[in-house]
Amino acid sequence: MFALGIEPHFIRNPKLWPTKPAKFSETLEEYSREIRKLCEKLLKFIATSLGLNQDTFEEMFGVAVQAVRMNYYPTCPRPDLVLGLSPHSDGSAVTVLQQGKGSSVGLQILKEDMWVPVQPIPNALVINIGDTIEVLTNGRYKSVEHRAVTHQENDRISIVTFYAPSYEIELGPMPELVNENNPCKYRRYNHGEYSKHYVTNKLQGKKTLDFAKIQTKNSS
Ligand SMILES: O=C(O)CCC(=O)C(=O)O
Ligand SMILES: [Fe+2]
Repeated sequence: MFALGIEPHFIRNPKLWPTKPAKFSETLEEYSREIRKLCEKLLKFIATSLGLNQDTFEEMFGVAVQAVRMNYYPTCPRPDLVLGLSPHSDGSAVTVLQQGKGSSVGLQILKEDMWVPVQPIPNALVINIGDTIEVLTNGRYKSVEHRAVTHQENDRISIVTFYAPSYEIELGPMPELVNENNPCKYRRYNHGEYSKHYVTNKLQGKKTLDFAKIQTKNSS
Protein backbone atom coordinates (compact mmCIF):
# COMPACT_ATOMS: atom_id res chain seq x y z
CA MET A 1 0.00 0.00 0.00
CA PHE A 2 1.00 3.57 -0.60
CA ALA A 3 -0.41 6.28 1.65
CA LEU A 4 -0.18 10.04 1.29
CA GLY A 5 -1.43 12.89 3.46
CA ILE A 6 -3.32 15.43 1.34
CA GLU A 7 -4.94 18.14 3.49
CA PRO A 8 -4.16 20.29 5.33
CA HIS A 9 -0.87 20.93 3.58
CA PHE A 10 1.26 20.49 6.68
CA ILE A 11 0.55 16.73 6.67
CA ARG A 12 2.06 16.40 3.19
CA ASN A 13 5.46 14.90 2.72
CA PRO A 14 6.46 16.13 -0.76
CA LYS A 15 9.44 13.76 -0.83
CA LEU A 16 7.02 10.83 -1.01
CA TRP A 17 5.08 12.15 -3.99
CA PRO A 18 6.23 10.25 -7.09
CA THR A 19 7.52 12.28 -10.03
CA LYS A 20 6.52 9.53 -12.44
CA PRO A 21 4.08 9.40 -14.08
CA ALA A 22 4.54 13.13 -14.72
CA LYS A 23 0.89 13.96 -14.05
CA PHE A 24 0.65 11.99 -10.81
CA SER A 25 0.61 14.98 -8.45
CA GLU A 26 -1.66 17.09 -10.60
CA THR A 27 -4.13 14.22 -11.04
CA LEU A 28 -4.13 13.32 -7.37
CA GLU A 29 -4.67 17.00 -6.43
CA GLU A 30 -7.64 17.29 -8.74
CA TYR A 31 -9.10 13.95 -7.66
CA SER A 32 -8.70 14.87 -4.00
CA ARG A 33 -10.34 18.28 -4.46
CA GLU A 34 -13.41 16.64 -5.94
CA ILE A 35 -13.52 13.87 -3.32
CA ARG A 36 -13.30 16.53 -0.59
CA LYS A 37 -16.38 18.24 -2.00
CA LEU A 38 -18.15 14.89 -2.05
CA CYS A 39 -17.24 14.22 1.60
CA GLU A 40 -18.53 17.66 2.62
CA LYS A 41 -21.79 16.89 0.85
CA LEU A 42 -22.10 13.43 2.40
CA LEU A 43 -21.68 14.90 5.88
CA LYS A 44 -24.39 17.46 5.16
CA PHE A 45 -26.75 14.66 4.13
CA ILE A 46 -25.90 12.63 7.23
CA ALA A 47 -26.56 15.66 9.47
CA THR A 48 -29.86 16.37 7.71
CA SER A 49 -30.94 12.73 8.06
CA LEU A 50 -30.50 13.08 11.83
CA GLY A 51 -32.55 16.26 12.01
CA LEU A 52 -29.43 18.38 12.61
CA ASN A 53 -28.34 21.57 10.91
CA GLN A 54 -26.61 20.56 7.66
CA ASP A 55 -23.40 22.37 8.62
CA THR A 56 -23.09 20.62 11.99
CA PHE A 57 -20.07 18.49 11.05
CA GLU A 58 -18.32 21.13 8.97
CA GLU A 59 -18.50 23.58 11.86
CA MET A 60 -17.27 20.96 14.30
CA PHE A 61 -14.42 19.49 12.22
CA GLY A 62 -12.19 22.54 11.74
CA VAL A 63 -9.88 22.08 8.74
CA ALA A 64 -10.65 18.46 7.90
CA VAL A 65 -7.81 15.98 7.48
CA GLN A 66 -7.77 14.10 4.20
CA ALA A 67 -5.47 11.22 3.34
CA VAL A 68 -5.36 8.75 0.50
CA ARG A 69 -4.26 5.13 0.45
CA MET A 70 -3.64 3.13 -2.69
CA ASN A 71 -3.82 -0.59 -2.11
CA TYR A 72 -2.42 -3.16 -4.52
CA TYR A 73 -3.38 -6.78 -4.03
CA PRO A 74 -1.29 -9.10 -6.19
CA THR A 75 -2.69 -12.45 -7.28
CA CYS A 76 -2.37 -15.08 -4.61
CA PRO A 77 -2.10 -18.84 -5.14
CA ARG A 78 -3.87 -19.56 -1.83
CA PRO A 79 -6.60 -16.94 -1.24
CA ASP A 80 -8.08 -19.35 1.32
CA LEU A 81 -5.01 -18.75 3.48
CA VAL A 82 -4.16 -15.11 2.80
CA LEU A 83 -6.21 -11.97 3.38
CA GLY A 84 -5.47 -8.77 1.46
CA LEU A 85 -6.29 -6.56 4.44
CA SER A 86 -7.36 -7.65 7.93
CA PRO A 87 -10.86 -6.89 9.22
CA HIS A 88 -11.14 -3.31 10.51
CA SER A 89 -13.30 -0.24 10.61
CA ASP A 90 -11.83 3.05 9.37
CA GLY A 91 -10.96 5.73 11.93
CA SER A 92 -12.25 8.43 9.58
CA ALA A 93 -15.61 10.18 9.56
CA VAL A 94 -16.31 8.93 6.05
CA THR A 95 -14.23 6.94 3.57
CA VAL A 96 -14.57 7.04 -0.20
CA LEU A 97 -13.34 3.94 -1.94
CA GLN A 98 -12.69 3.54 -5.61
CA GLN A 99 -11.99 0.13 -7.11
CA GLY A 100 -9.82 -0.27 -10.20
CA LYS A 101 -11.62 -0.65 -13.52
CA GLY A 102 -12.44 -4.30 -14.15
CA SER A 103 -11.35 -5.18 -10.62
CA SER A 104 -12.31 -8.54 -9.20
CA VAL A 105 -14.41 -8.60 -6.05
CA GLY A 106 -12.12 -7.94 -3.13
CA LEU A 107 -13.90 -5.80 -0.57
CA GLN A 108 -16.18 -7.55 1.91
CA ILE A 109 -18.31 -6.05 4.68
CA LEU A 110 -19.44 -7.76 7.84
CA LYS A 111 -23.22 -7.89 8.01
CA GLU A 112 -25.05 -9.94 10.62
CA ASP A 113 -21.84 -11.92 11.25
CA MET A 114 -21.42 -12.82 7.57
CA TRP A 115 -18.83 -11.51 5.14
CA VAL A 116 -20.70 -10.00 2.20
CA PRO A 117 -18.74 -9.19 -1.00
CA VAL A 118 -19.20 -5.69 -2.39
CA GLN A 119 -19.57 -6.09 -6.15
CA PRO A 120 -17.71 -3.33 -7.99
CA ILE A 121 -20.15 -1.18 -9.96
CA PRO A 122 -18.53 0.59 -12.94
CA ASN A 123 -18.04 4.32 -12.30
CA ALA A 124 -19.42 4.07 -8.77
CA LEU A 125 -17.69 4.86 -5.50
CA VAL A 126 -18.15 2.96 -2.26
CA ILE A 127 -18.80 5.05 0.86
CA ASN A 128 -17.91 3.64 4.26
CA ILE A 129 -18.93 5.18 7.55
CA GLY A 130 -15.95 5.51 9.89
CA ASP A 131 -15.61 5.36 13.67
CA THR A 132 -15.81 9.14 14.09
CA ILE A 133 -19.36 9.31 12.78
CA GLU A 134 -20.32 6.32 14.94
CA VAL A 135 -19.10 8.17 18.04
CA LEU A 136 -20.60 11.55 17.10
CA THR A 137 -24.00 10.00 16.35
CA ASN A 138 -23.81 7.84 19.50
CA GLY A 139 -24.13 4.74 17.34
CA ARG A 140 -27.07 5.89 15.19
CA TYR A 141 -24.69 5.47 12.25
CA LYS A 142 -22.33 2.54 12.70
CA SER A 143 -18.86 2.25 11.22
CA VAL A 144 -18.71 -0.71 8.90
CA GLU A 145 -16.33 -3.57 9.59
CA HIS A 146 -14.67 -4.61 6.36
CA ARG A 147 -11.72 -6.52 4.94
CA ALA A 148 -10.14 -7.26 1.57
CA VAL A 149 -9.63 -10.74 0.21
CA THR A 150 -7.17 -11.91 -2.42
CA HIS A 151 -7.81 -13.63 -5.72
CA GLN A 152 -6.07 -16.45 -7.51
CA GLU A 153 -6.10 -15.05 -11.05
CA ASN A 154 -6.77 -11.32 -10.79
CA ASP A 155 -4.81 -8.63 -9.05
CA ARG A 156 -6.68 -5.62 -7.75
CA ILE A 157 -6.21 -1.93 -6.95
CA SER A 158 -8.27 0.24 -4.65
CA ILE A 159 -7.87 3.97 -4.03
CA VAL A 160 -9.22 5.00 -0.68
CA THR A 161 -9.76 8.50 0.70
CA PHE A 162 -10.16 9.04 4.44
CA TYR A 163 -11.89 12.23 5.56
CA ALA A 164 -11.67 13.09 9.24
CA PRO A 165 -11.82 16.04 11.66
CA SER A 166 -8.82 18.19 12.48
CA TYR A 167 -6.48 16.53 15.04
CA GLU A 168 -7.12 19.30 17.57
CA ILE A 169 -10.82 18.82 18.09
CA GLU A 170 -12.41 17.16 21.09
CA LEU A 171 -15.33 14.96 20.21
CA GLY A 172 -17.93 12.71 21.73
CA PRO A 173 -21.58 11.84 21.16
CA MET A 174 -23.63 14.89 20.24
CA PRO A 175 -26.00 15.76 23.11
CA GLU A 176 -28.95 15.86 20.67
CA LEU A 177 -28.45 12.13 20.07
CA VAL A 178 -28.15 11.04 23.68
CA ASN A 179 -31.28 10.31 25.69
CA GLU A 180 -32.83 7.76 28.04
CA ASN A 181 -33.46 5.29 25.21
CA ASN A 182 -30.03 5.83 23.73
CA PRO A 183 -27.64 6.45 26.63
CA CYS A 184 -24.18 7.84 26.00
CA LYS A 185 -21.99 5.03 24.60
CA TYR A 186 -18.70 6.88 24.11
CA ARG A 187 -16.57 9.24 26.15
CA ARG A 188 -15.19 12.54 24.91
CA TYR A 189 -11.65 12.44 23.54
CA ASN A 190 -9.18 14.33 21.45
CA HIS A 191 -9.31 13.23 17.82
CA GLY A 192 -5.51 13.45 17.42
CA GLU A 193 -5.09 11.00 20.29
CA TYR A 194 -7.62 8.68 18.72
CA SER A 195 -5.79 8.84 15.39
CA LYS A 196 -2.52 8.00 17.12
CA HIS A 197 -4.18 5.09 18.92
CA TYR A 198 -5.63 3.91 15.61
CA VAL A 199 -2.40 3.90 13.63
CA THR A 200 -0.31 2.34 16.40
CA ASN A 201 -2.67 -0.60 17.00
CA LYS A 202 -3.20 -3.75 15.00
CA LEU A 203 -6.20 -3.84 12.67
CA GLN A 204 -8.58 -6.08 14.54
CA GLY A 205 -12.21 -5.61 13.64
CA LYS A 206 -13.77 -2.71 15.53
CA LYS A 207 -11.46 -3.10 18.50
CA THR A 208 -9.93 0.36 18.11
CA LEU A 209 -13.29 1.85 19.09
CA ASP A 210 -12.82 0.41 22.58
CA PHE A 211 -10.63 3.50 23.05
CA ALA A 212 -13.81 5.56 23.23
CA LYS A 213 -16.37 3.06 24.51
CA ILE A 214 -17.93 3.59 27.88
CA GLN A 215 -18.00 0.14 29.43
CA THR A 216 -21.40 -0.61 30.94
CA LYS A 217 -22.45 -3.81 32.63
CA ASN A 218 -24.43 -4.97 29.61
CA SER A 219 -22.07 -3.91 26.84
CA SER A 220 -19.81 -6.45 25.25
O1 LIG B 1 -9.18 -2.47 -0.86
C1 LIG B 1 -10.28 -2.39 -0.32
O2 LIG B 1 -11.33 -2.60 -0.90
C2 LIG B 1 -10.36 -2.02 1.14
C3 LIG B 1 -9.33 -1.01 1.55
C4 LIG B 1 -9.55 -0.50 2.96
O3 LIG B 1 -10.44 -0.90 3.65
C5 LIG B 1 -8.66 0.53 3.50
O4 LIG B 1 -7.67 0.92 2.82
O5 LIG B 1 -8.93 1.00 4.63
FE1 LIG C 1 -10.76 0.36 5.37
